[in-house]
Amino acid sequence: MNISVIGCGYLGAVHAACMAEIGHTVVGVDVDEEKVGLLSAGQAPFHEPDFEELLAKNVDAGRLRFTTDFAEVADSQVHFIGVGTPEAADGSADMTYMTSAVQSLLPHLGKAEGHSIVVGKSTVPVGTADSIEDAVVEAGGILIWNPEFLRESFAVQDTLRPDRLVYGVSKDEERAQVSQDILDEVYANIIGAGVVRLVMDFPTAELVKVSANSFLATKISFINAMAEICDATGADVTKLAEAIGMDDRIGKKFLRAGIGYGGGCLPKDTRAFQARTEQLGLHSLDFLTAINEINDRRRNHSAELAIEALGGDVAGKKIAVLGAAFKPNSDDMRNSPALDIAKTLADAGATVVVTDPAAGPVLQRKRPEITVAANAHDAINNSEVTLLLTEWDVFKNLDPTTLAPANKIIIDGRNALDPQVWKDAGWDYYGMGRS
Ligand SMILES: NC(=O)c1ccc[n+]([C@@H]2O[C@H](COP(=O)([O-])OP(=O)(O)OC[C@H]3O[C@@H](n4cnc5c(N)ncnc54)[C@H](O)[C@@H]3O)[C@@H](O)[C@H]2O)c1
Ligand SMILES: O=c1ccn([C@@H]2O[C@H](COP(=O)(O)OP(=O)(O)O[C@H]3O[C@H](CO)[C@@H](O)[C@H](O)[C@H]3O)[C@@H](O)[C@H]2O)c(=O)[nH]1
Repeated sequence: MNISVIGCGYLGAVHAACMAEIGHTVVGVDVDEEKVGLLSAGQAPFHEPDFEELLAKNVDAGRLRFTTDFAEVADSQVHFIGVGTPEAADGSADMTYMTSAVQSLLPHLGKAEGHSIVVGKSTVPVGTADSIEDAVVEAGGILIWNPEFLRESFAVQDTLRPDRLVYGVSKDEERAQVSQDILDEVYANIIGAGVVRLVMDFPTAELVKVSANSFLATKISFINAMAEICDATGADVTKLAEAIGMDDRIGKKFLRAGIGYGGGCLPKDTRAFQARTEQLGLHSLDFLTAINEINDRRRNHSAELAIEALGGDVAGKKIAVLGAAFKPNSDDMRNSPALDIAKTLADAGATVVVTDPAAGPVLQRKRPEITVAANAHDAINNSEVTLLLTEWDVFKNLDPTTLAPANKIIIDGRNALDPQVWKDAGWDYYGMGRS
Protein backbone atom coordinates (compact mmCIF):
# COMPACT_ATOMS: atom_id res chain seq x y z
CA MET A 1 0.00 0.00 0.00
CA ASN A 2 1.18 3.59 -0.59
CA ILE A 3 1.57 5.38 2.72
CA SER A 4 2.69 8.82 3.85
CA VAL A 5 4.08 9.74 7.26
CA ILE A 6 3.89 13.43 8.10
CA GLY A 7 6.41 14.57 10.71
CA CYS A 8 9.61 12.52 10.71
CA GLY A 9 11.00 12.92 14.21
CA TYR A 10 11.56 10.18 16.80
CA LEU A 11 8.09 8.76 16.18
CA GLY A 12 7.51 9.47 12.49
CA ALA A 13 10.88 8.47 11.06
CA VAL A 14 10.82 5.14 12.89
CA HIS A 15 7.19 4.56 11.91
CA ALA A 16 8.00 5.30 8.25
CA ALA A 17 10.95 2.88 8.24
CA CYS A 18 8.92 0.16 9.98
CA MET A 19 5.99 0.55 7.58
CA ALA A 20 8.43 0.15 4.67
CA GLU A 21 9.96 -2.87 6.41
CA ILE A 22 6.57 -4.62 6.50
CA GLY A 23 6.20 -4.12 2.77
CA HIS A 24 4.57 -0.74 2.15
CA THR A 25 5.79 2.02 -0.13
CA VAL A 26 6.33 5.00 2.15
CA VAL A 27 6.97 8.70 1.72
CA GLY A 28 7.96 10.67 4.81
CA VAL A 29 7.24 14.40 4.84
CA ASP A 30 8.89 16.90 7.15
CA VAL A 31 9.36 20.67 7.14
CA ASP A 32 12.95 20.29 8.36
CA GLU A 33 15.14 20.21 5.24
CA GLU A 34 18.25 19.04 7.07
CA LYS A 35 16.38 16.08 8.58
CA VAL A 36 14.87 15.17 5.21
CA GLY A 37 18.35 15.33 3.66
CA LEU A 38 19.80 12.94 6.24
CA LEU A 39 16.88 10.52 6.12
CA SER A 40 16.94 10.48 2.30
CA ALA A 41 20.61 9.49 2.48
CA GLY A 42 19.69 6.63 4.82
CA GLN A 43 21.28 8.38 7.81
CA ALA A 44 19.48 8.49 11.15
CA PRO A 45 19.19 12.05 12.54
CA PHE A 46 19.14 10.58 16.07
CA HIS A 47 20.49 7.56 17.93
CA GLU A 48 17.96 4.76 18.11
CA PRO A 49 18.99 1.09 18.21
CA ASP A 50 18.37 -0.82 14.94
CA PHE A 51 16.84 2.24 13.26
CA GLU A 52 19.61 3.30 10.91
CA GLU A 53 19.98 -0.19 9.43
CA LEU A 54 16.25 -0.41 8.80
CA LEU A 55 16.19 3.09 7.31
CA ALA A 56 19.15 2.53 4.96
CA LYS A 57 17.90 -0.89 3.87
CA ASN A 58 14.45 0.38 2.93
CA VAL A 59 15.70 3.60 1.30
CA ASP A 60 18.08 1.47 -0.80
CA ALA A 61 15.27 -0.93 -1.70
CA GLY A 62 13.25 2.03 -3.06
CA ARG A 63 10.37 1.45 -0.61
CA LEU A 64 11.08 4.54 1.47
CA ARG A 65 11.72 8.15 0.53
CA PHE A 66 11.55 11.53 2.25
CA THR A 67 10.53 14.96 1.05
CA THR A 68 9.56 18.45 2.19
CA ASP A 69 6.90 18.64 -0.54
CA PHE A 70 3.38 17.73 0.58
CA ALA A 71 2.30 17.24 -3.05
CA GLU A 72 4.21 13.95 -2.99
CA VAL A 73 1.62 12.41 -0.66
CA ALA A 74 -1.11 12.58 -3.30
CA ASP A 75 -0.78 8.94 -4.36
CA SER A 76 -0.87 7.65 -0.77
CA GLN A 77 -4.04 6.04 0.50
CA VAL A 78 -3.05 6.29 4.16
CA HIS A 79 -1.50 9.34 5.83
CA PHE A 80 -0.03 9.02 9.32
CA ILE A 81 0.43 12.28 11.25
CA GLY A 82 3.27 12.23 13.79
CA VAL A 83 4.22 15.89 14.16
CA GLY A 84 5.32 17.30 17.51
CA THR A 85 2.84 18.46 20.17
CA PRO A 86 5.30 20.17 22.55
CA GLU A 87 4.54 21.97 25.78
CA ALA A 88 3.21 25.52 25.49
CA ALA A 89 4.17 28.16 28.07
CA ASP A 90 1.03 27.42 30.14
CA GLY A 91 1.67 23.66 30.23
CA SER A 92 -0.97 22.81 27.64
CA ALA A 93 -0.11 21.05 24.36
CA ASP A 94 1.03 23.40 21.60
CA MET A 95 -1.11 22.32 18.65
CA THR A 96 0.47 24.68 16.09
CA TYR A 97 2.34 21.91 14.24
CA MET A 98 -0.68 19.61 14.17
CA THR A 99 -2.93 22.36 12.79
CA SER A 100 -0.39 23.29 10.16
CA ALA A 101 0.26 19.66 9.12
CA VAL A 102 -3.48 18.99 8.73
CA GLN A 103 -3.91 22.18 6.67
CA SER A 104 -1.03 21.18 4.39
CA LEU A 105 -2.40 17.66 3.97
CA LEU A 106 -6.06 18.45 3.20
CA PRO A 107 -5.60 19.68 -0.42
CA HIS A 108 -3.94 16.35 -1.31
CA LEU A 109 -6.63 14.05 0.08
CA GLY A 110 -8.95 12.08 -2.18
CA LYS A 111 -6.48 11.97 -5.08
CA ALA A 112 -5.32 8.38 -4.67
CA GLU A 113 -7.50 5.47 -5.73
CA GLY A 114 -9.97 4.26 -3.10
CA HIS A 115 -10.50 5.91 0.27
CA SER A 116 -8.04 8.41 1.80
CA ILE A 117 -7.39 7.62 5.45
CA VAL A 118 -5.81 10.13 7.85
CA VAL A 119 -4.30 8.41 10.90
CA GLY A 120 -3.49 10.57 13.92
CA LYS A 121 -0.50 9.21 15.85
CA SER A 122 0.68 12.29 17.77
CA THR A 123 -0.22 12.62 21.45
CA VAL A 124 -3.04 15.18 21.61
CA PRO A 125 -5.52 16.69 24.07
CA VAL A 126 -8.79 14.79 24.29
CA GLY A 127 -11.26 16.29 21.81
CA THR A 128 -8.69 16.90 19.06
CA ALA A 129 -9.93 14.19 16.67
CA ASP A 130 -13.53 15.38 17.01
CA SER A 131 -12.39 18.91 16.19
CA ILE A 132 -10.48 17.83 13.06
CA GLU A 133 -12.89 15.25 11.64
CA ASP A 134 -15.23 17.55 9.67
CA ALA A 135 -12.38 19.22 7.79
CA VAL A 136 -10.89 15.83 6.88
CA VAL A 137 -14.25 14.52 5.65
CA GLU A 138 -14.93 17.68 3.62
CA ALA A 139 -11.53 17.23 1.95
CA GLY A 140 -12.48 13.66 0.97
CA GLY A 141 -10.78 11.72 3.76
CA ILE A 142 -11.67 9.59 6.78
CA LEU A 143 -10.03 10.14 10.18
CA ILE A 144 -8.90 7.44 12.60
CA TRP A 145 -6.84 7.99 15.78
CA ASN A 146 -4.09 5.47 16.47
CA PRO A 147 -1.97 6.71 19.41
CA GLU A 148 1.62 5.54 19.59
CA PHE A 149 3.10 3.87 22.68
CA LEU A 150 6.70 3.28 21.59
CA ARG A 151 9.54 3.84 24.01
CA GLU A 152 12.66 5.56 22.74
CA SER A 153 15.63 3.17 22.70
CA PHE A 154 13.13 0.37 21.90
CA ALA A 155 11.33 2.28 19.13
CA VAL A 156 11.81 -0.20 16.29
CA GLN A 157 10.89 -3.19 18.42
CA ASP A 158 7.85 -1.40 19.89
CA THR A 159 6.61 -0.28 16.46
CA LEU A 160 6.91 -3.72 14.87
CA ARG A 161 5.62 -5.62 17.93
CA PRO A 162 3.60 -3.23 20.13
CA ASP A 163 1.87 -4.40 23.32
CA ARG A 164 -1.42 -3.44 21.65
CA LEU A 165 -2.83 -1.32 18.85
CA VAL A 166 -5.49 1.24 19.74
CA TYR A 167 -7.90 2.57 17.08
CA GLY A 168 -10.12 5.55 17.86
CA VAL A 169 -12.85 5.58 15.22
CA SER A 170 -15.54 7.95 13.96
CA LYS A 171 -19.09 7.93 15.34
CA ASP A 172 -20.18 7.44 11.73
CA GLU A 173 -20.40 3.66 11.42
CA GLU A 174 -19.47 3.43 7.75
CA ARG A 175 -16.41 5.65 8.18
CA ALA A 176 -15.45 3.74 11.29
CA GLN A 177 -15.59 0.41 9.45
CA VAL A 178 -13.74 1.59 6.34
CA SER A 179 -10.92 3.23 8.31
CA GLN A 180 -10.61 0.24 10.63
CA ASP A 181 -10.43 -2.21 7.70
CA ILE A 182 -7.79 -0.16 5.90
CA LEU A 183 -5.65 0.26 9.02
CA ASP A 184 -5.97 -3.50 9.63
CA GLU A 185 -4.57 -3.98 6.13
CA VAL A 186 -1.67 -1.62 6.87
CA TYR A 187 -0.87 -3.50 10.09
CA ALA A 188 -1.68 -6.98 8.72
CA ASN A 189 1.83 -8.22 9.47
CA ILE A 190 1.67 -6.93 13.06
CA ILE A 191 -1.88 -8.14 13.78
CA GLY A 192 -0.99 -11.47 12.12
CA ALA A 193 1.78 -11.88 14.69
CA GLY A 194 -0.84 -11.87 17.45
CA VAL A 195 -0.84 -8.21 18.54
CA VAL A 196 -4.21 -7.26 20.05
CA ARG A 197 -6.15 -4.46 18.38
CA LEU A 198 -8.65 -2.47 20.46
CA VAL A 199 -11.31 -0.34 18.77
CA MET A 200 -13.00 2.55 20.60
CA ASP A 201 -14.29 6.08 20.06
CA PHE A 202 -12.00 9.08 19.42
CA PRO A 203 -11.92 10.53 22.96
CA THR A 204 -11.28 7.15 24.59
CA ALA A 205 -8.33 6.48 22.26
CA GLU A 206 -6.87 9.93 22.97
CA LEU A 207 -7.32 9.36 26.71
CA VAL A 208 -5.69 5.91 26.63
CA LYS A 209 -2.46 7.55 25.53
CA VAL A 210 -2.27 10.37 28.07
CA SER A 211 -3.60 8.27 30.94
CA ALA A 212 -0.98 5.58 30.26
CA ASN A 213 1.81 8.17 30.42
CA SER A 214 0.33 9.78 33.52
CA PHE A 215 0.13 6.38 35.21
CA LEU A 216 3.78 5.66 34.36
CA ALA A 217 4.85 9.08 35.71
CA THR A 218 2.82 8.44 38.86
CA LYS A 219 4.52 5.09 39.38
CA ILE A 220 7.97 6.68 39.10
CA SER A 221 7.11 9.55 41.43
CA PHE A 222 5.57 7.10 43.90
CA ILE A 223 8.80 5.14 44.17
CA ASN A 224 10.78 8.38 44.33
CA ALA A 225 8.60 9.53 47.24
CA MET A 226 9.46 6.20 48.90
CA ALA A 227 13.14 6.96 48.22
CA GLU A 228 12.80 10.21 50.18
CA ILE A 229 11.28 8.29 53.08
CA CYS A 230 13.99 5.61 52.84
CA ASP A 231 16.68 8.30 53.00
CA ALA A 232 15.09 9.72 56.15
CA THR A 233 14.77 6.33 57.85
CA GLY A 234 17.85 4.43 56.70
CA ALA A 235 15.79 2.04 54.57
CA ASP A 236 16.71 0.80 51.08
CA VAL A 237 14.29 1.71 48.25
CA THR A 238 15.75 -0.86 45.84
CA LYS A 239 14.86 -3.68 48.24
CA LEU A 240 11.48 -2.06 48.93
CA ALA A 241 10.74 -1.85 45.17
CA GLU A 242 11.77 -5.46 44.64
CA ALA A 243 9.48 -6.61 47.43
CA ILE A 244 6.39 -4.61 46.48
CA GLY A 245 6.96 -5.41 42.78
CA MET A 246 6.56 -9.12 43.46
CA ASP A 247 2.89 -8.44 44.04
CA ASP A 248 1.51 -8.97 40.51
CA ARG A 249 -1.04 -6.23 41.08
CA ILE A 250 1.82 -3.73 41.50
CA GLY A 251 4.38 -5.19 39.09
CA LYS A 252 8.15 -4.72 38.99
CA LYS A 253 8.43 -2.27 36.11
CA PHE A 254 8.78 1.51 36.46
CA LEU A 255 9.77 1.26 40.11
CA ARG A 256 13.36 2.40 39.66
CA ALA A 257 13.94 5.29 42.03
CA GLY A 258 16.47 7.91 41.05
CA ILE A 259 16.60 11.39 39.55
CA GLY A 260 13.13 11.06 38.05
CA TYR A 261 11.60 11.00 34.61
CA GLY A 262 12.50 13.21 31.68
CA GLY A 263 12.29 13.07 27.91
CA GLY A 264 9.96 14.40 25.24
CA CYS A 265 6.88 12.64 26.60
CA LEU A 266 6.15 11.99 30.31
CA PRO A 267 6.87 15.55 31.58
CA LYS A 268 4.91 17.35 28.87
CA ASP A 269 2.11 14.80 28.57
CA THR A 270 1.27 14.84 32.28
CA ARG A 271 1.16 18.64 32.30
CA ALA A 272 -0.88 18.85 29.09
CA PHE A 273 -3.36 16.26 30.39
CA GLN A 274 -3.80 18.22 33.58
CA ALA A 275 -4.21 21.49 31.64
CA ARG A 276 -6.83 19.92 29.35
CA THR A 277 -8.73 18.49 32.32
CA GLU A 278 -8.80 21.93 33.95
CA GLN A 279 -10.13 23.39 30.68
CA LEU A 280 -12.96 20.88 31.05
CA GLY A 281 -13.66 22.36 34.49
CA LEU A 282 -12.38 19.28 36.33
CA HIS A 283 -9.88 18.95 39.16
CA SER A 284 -9.54 15.19 38.75
CA LEU A 285 -5.85 15.42 37.98
CA ASP A 286 -4.80 17.86 40.71
CA PHE A 287 -2.62 15.06 42.11
CA LEU A 288 -0.38 15.32 39.04
CA THR A 289 0.93 18.59 40.50
CA ALA A 290 2.40 16.54 43.34
CA ILE A 291 3.74 13.96 40.86
CA ASN A 292 5.57 16.74 38.99
CA GLU A 293 6.83 18.32 42.20
CA ILE A 294 8.31 15.03 43.42
CA ASN A 295 9.99 14.66 40.03
CA ASP A 296 11.50 18.16 40.19
CA ARG A 297 12.71 17.55 43.76
CA ARG A 298 14.72 14.51 42.65
CA ARG A 299 16.81 16.63 40.29
CA ASN A 300 17.46 19.22 42.98
CA HIS A 301 18.26 16.51 45.51
CA SER A 302 21.15 15.02 43.54
CA ALA A 303 22.61 18.44 42.73
CA GLU A 304 22.40 19.32 46.45
CA LEU A 305 24.07 16.03 47.41
CA ALA A 306 27.03 16.90 45.17
CA ILE A 307 27.27 20.41 46.60
CA GLU A 308 27.07 19.11 50.20
CA ALA A 309 29.68 16.44 49.48
CA LEU A 310 32.06 19.29 48.60
CA GLY A 311 31.34 21.22 51.81
CA GLY A 312 28.72 23.53 50.29
CA ASP A 313 30.99 25.26 47.80
CA VAL A 314 31.59 23.91 44.30
CA ALA A 315 33.03 27.09 42.78
CA GLY A 316 35.85 26.21 40.38
CA LYS A 317 35.73 22.52 41.32
CA LYS A 318 35.67 19.84 38.64
CA ILE A 319 32.53 17.70 38.67
CA ALA A 320 32.12 14.69 36.39
CA VAL A 321 28.64 14.01 35.03
CA LEU A 322 28.16 10.58 33.46
CA GLY A 323 25.17 10.86 31.13
CA ALA A 324 23.37 13.60 29.22
CA ALA A 325 20.51 11.77 27.49
CA PHE A 326 17.21 11.35 29.35
CA LYS A 327 17.68 7.58 29.23
CA PRO A 328 20.36 5.13 28.05
CA ASN A 329 20.65 3.98 24.41
CA SER A 330 19.29 7.31 23.21
CA ASP A 331 20.79 10.70 22.39
CA ASP A 332 17.56 12.52 23.19
CA MET A 333 18.21 15.33 25.67
CA ARG A 334 14.71 16.81 25.75
CA ASN A 335 13.90 17.60 29.38
CA SER A 336 16.86 15.48 30.46
CA PRO A 337 17.30 15.21 34.25
CA ALA A 338 21.05 14.63 33.71
CA LEU A 339 21.52 17.82 31.73
CA ASP A 340 19.37 19.78 34.13
CA ILE A 341 21.49 18.66 37.09
CA ALA A 342 24.70 19.46 35.17
CA LYS A 343 23.35 22.96 34.54
CA THR A 344 22.44 23.50 38.21
CA LEU A 345 25.99 22.55 39.20
CA ALA A 346 27.53 24.76 36.49
CA ASP A 347 25.31 27.66 37.64
CA ALA A 348 26.66 27.09 41.17
CA GLY A 349 30.15 27.73 39.77
CA ALA A 350 31.43 24.18 39.28
CA THR A 351 33.52 23.19 36.26
CA VAL A 352 31.23 20.48 34.94
CA VAL A 353 32.51 17.88 32.49
CA VAL A 354 29.81 15.76 30.86
CA THR A 355 30.22 12.49 29.01
CA ASP A 356 27.63 10.39 27.18
CA PRO A 357 28.27 7.72 24.53
CA ALA A 358 25.56 8.96 22.12
CA ALA A 359 24.43 12.37 23.36
CA GLY A 360 28.00 13.61 24.03
CA PRO A 361 28.89 14.38 20.39
CA VAL A 362 25.47 16.04 19.86
CA LEU A 363 26.00 18.16 22.97
CA GLN A 364 29.45 19.19 21.80
CA ARG A 365 28.02 20.34 18.47
CA LYS A 366 24.91 22.08 19.78
CA ARG A 367 26.07 23.45 23.14
CA PRO A 368 29.75 24.43 22.75
CA GLU A 369 29.66 26.14 26.18
CA ILE A 370 29.44 22.71 27.85
CA THR A 371 32.67 20.73 28.31
CA VAL A 372 32.23 17.23 26.93
CA ALA A 373 34.71 14.43 27.61
CA ALA A 374 35.20 11.50 25.23
CA ASN A 375 34.63 8.88 27.93
CA ALA A 376 34.04 8.32 31.64
CA HIS A 377 37.73 7.93 32.48
CA ASP A 378 38.56 11.35 31.01
CA ALA A 379 35.55 12.98 32.70
CA ILE A 380 36.38 11.48 36.10
CA ASN A 381 40.10 12.20 35.92
CA ASN A 382 40.86 14.73 38.71
CA SER A 383 37.18 15.34 39.42
CA GLU A 384 36.12 16.24 42.96
CA VAL A 385 32.80 14.42 42.71
CA THR A 386 31.25 12.08 40.11
CA LEU A 387 27.54 11.77 39.33
CA LEU A 388 26.10 8.86 37.35
CA LEU A 389 22.91 10.30 35.85
CA THR A 390 22.11 8.13 32.78
CA GLU A 391 22.54 4.40 33.32
CA TRP A 392 24.40 3.41 30.14
CA ASP A 393 25.99 -0.07 30.42
CA VAL A 394 29.42 1.45 29.83
CA PHE A 395 28.99 3.46 33.07
CA LYS A 396 27.41 0.60 35.02
CA ASN A 397 30.38 -1.61 34.09
CA LEU A 398 33.07 0.86 35.18
CA ASP A 399 35.75 -0.64 37.39
CA PRO A 400 36.18 1.95 40.19
CA THR A 401 39.77 0.80 40.83
CA THR A 402 40.79 2.03 37.35
CA LEU A 403 39.59 5.61 37.82
CA ALA A 404 41.71 8.58 38.93
CA PRO A 405 39.50 11.24 40.57
CA ALA A 406 40.70 13.90 42.99
CA ASN A 407 38.06 12.67 45.47
CA LYS A 408 36.50 9.22 45.45
CA ILE A 409 32.90 10.41 45.77
CA ILE A 410 30.19 8.86 43.57
CA ILE A 411 26.53 9.92 43.46
CA ASP A 412 24.55 7.16 41.78
CA GLY A 413 21.50 9.03 40.49
CA ARG A 414 19.99 5.88 38.97
CA ASN A 415 20.83 3.30 41.67
CA ALA A 416 22.61 1.53 38.84
CA LEU A 417 25.85 0.56 40.60
CA ASP A 418 26.72 -2.08 43.16
CA PRO A 419 27.44 0.08 46.23
CA GLN A 420 29.69 -2.59 47.78
CA VAL A 421 32.02 -2.72 44.77
CA TRP A 422 32.54 1.03 44.94
CA LYS A 423 32.88 1.10 48.74
CA ASP A 424 35.43 -1.73 48.57
CA ALA A 425 37.44 0.41 46.14
CA GLY A 426 37.50 3.21 48.72
CA TRP A 427 34.74 5.39 47.28
CA ASP A 428 32.07 7.25 49.27
CA TYR A 429 28.87 5.97 47.64
CA TYR A 430 25.57 7.93 47.67
CA GLY A 431 22.52 6.26 46.14
CA MET A 432 18.96 7.50 45.82
CA GLY A 433 17.05 6.21 48.85
CA ARG A 434 19.64 3.53 49.58
CA SER A 435 22.53 5.34 51.30
N1 LIG B 1 9.18 10.30 20.90
C1 LIG B 1 8.44 9.31 21.31
O1 LIG B 1 8.95 8.34 21.88
C2 LIG B 1 6.96 9.34 21.14
C3 LIG B 1 6.21 8.18 21.43
C4 LIG B 1 4.82 8.22 21.35
C5 LIG B 1 4.19 9.39 20.98
N2 LIG B 1 4.94 10.50 20.69
C6 LIG B 1 4.22 11.70 20.25
O2 LIG B 1 4.48 11.82 18.84
C7 LIG B 1 4.55 13.19 18.46
C8 LIG B 1 5.91 13.45 17.83
O3 LIG B 1 6.91 13.27 18.80
P1 LIG B 1 8.45 13.17 18.41
O4 LIG B 1 9.16 12.80 19.64
O5 LIG B 1 8.61 12.35 17.18
O6 LIG B 1 8.73 14.71 18.06
P2 LIG B 1 9.90 15.33 17.18
O7 LIG B 1 10.02 16.74 17.55
O8 LIG B 1 11.09 14.43 17.22
O9 LIG B 1 9.33 15.22 15.69
C9 LIG B 1 8.31 16.01 15.18
C10 LIG B 1 8.62 16.27 13.71
O10 LIG B 1 7.52 16.94 13.10
C11 LIG B 1 8.05 17.86 12.15
N3 LIG B 1 7.03 18.85 11.81
C12 LIG B 1 6.61 19.91 12.56
N4 LIG B 1 5.65 20.58 11.89
C13 LIG B 1 5.43 19.91 10.73
C14 LIG B 1 4.55 20.09 9.64
N5 LIG B 1 3.66 21.10 9.63
N6 LIG B 1 4.62 19.24 8.60
C15 LIG B 1 5.50 18.21 8.60
N7 LIG B 1 6.37 17.98 9.62
C16 LIG B 1 6.33 18.82 10.66
C17 LIG B 1 9.27 18.42 12.84
O11 LIG B 1 10.16 19.04 11.94
C18 LIG B 1 9.84 17.15 13.50
O12 LIG B 1 10.77 16.50 12.65
C19 LIG B 1 4.27 13.97 19.75
O13 LIG B 1 2.91 14.22 19.83
C20 LIG B 1 4.71 13.01 20.85
O14 LIG B 1 4.08 13.29 22.06
C21 LIG B 1 6.29 10.50 20.75
O1 LIG C 1 11.47 3.04 36.78
C1 LIG C 1 11.73 4.00 36.05
C2 LIG C 1 11.44 4.03 34.66
C3 LIG C 1 11.75 5.14 33.93
N1 LIG C 1 12.33 6.22 34.52
C4 LIG C 1 12.63 7.43 33.73
O2 LIG C 1 11.45 7.82 33.06
C5 LIG C 1 11.74 8.48 31.83
C6 LIG C 1 10.91 7.93 30.71
O3 LIG C 1 11.29 6.60 30.43
P1 LIG C 1 10.51 5.73 29.32
O4 LIG C 1 9.08 5.77 29.62
O5 LIG C 1 11.18 4.43 29.24
O6 LIG C 1 10.85 6.55 28.01
P2 LIG C 1 10.04 7.24 26.84
O7 LIG C 1 10.75 6.84 25.60
O8 LIG C 1 9.87 8.68 27.16
O9 LIG C 1 8.60 6.52 26.77
C7 LIG C 1 7.43 7.04 27.40
O10 LIG C 1 6.84 8.05 26.63
C8 LIG C 1 6.48 7.65 25.27
C9 LIG C 1 5.96 8.87 24.56
O11 LIG C 1 4.64 9.16 24.88
C10 LIG C 1 5.46 6.53 25.36
O12 LIG C 1 5.08 6.15 24.04
C11 LIG C 1 6.05 5.36 26.14
O13 LIG C 1 5.07 4.32 26.26
C12 LIG C 1 6.45 5.86 27.53
O14 LIG C 1 7.08 4.81 28.27
C13 LIG C 1 13.25 8.33 31.64
O15 LIG C 1 13.87 9.54 32.01
C14 LIG C 1 13.64 7.22 32.60
O16 LIG C 1 14.95 7.35 33.08
C15 LIG C 1 12.62 6.21 35.89
O17 LIG C 1 13.15 7.18 36.42
N2 LIG C 1 12.31 5.09 36.61
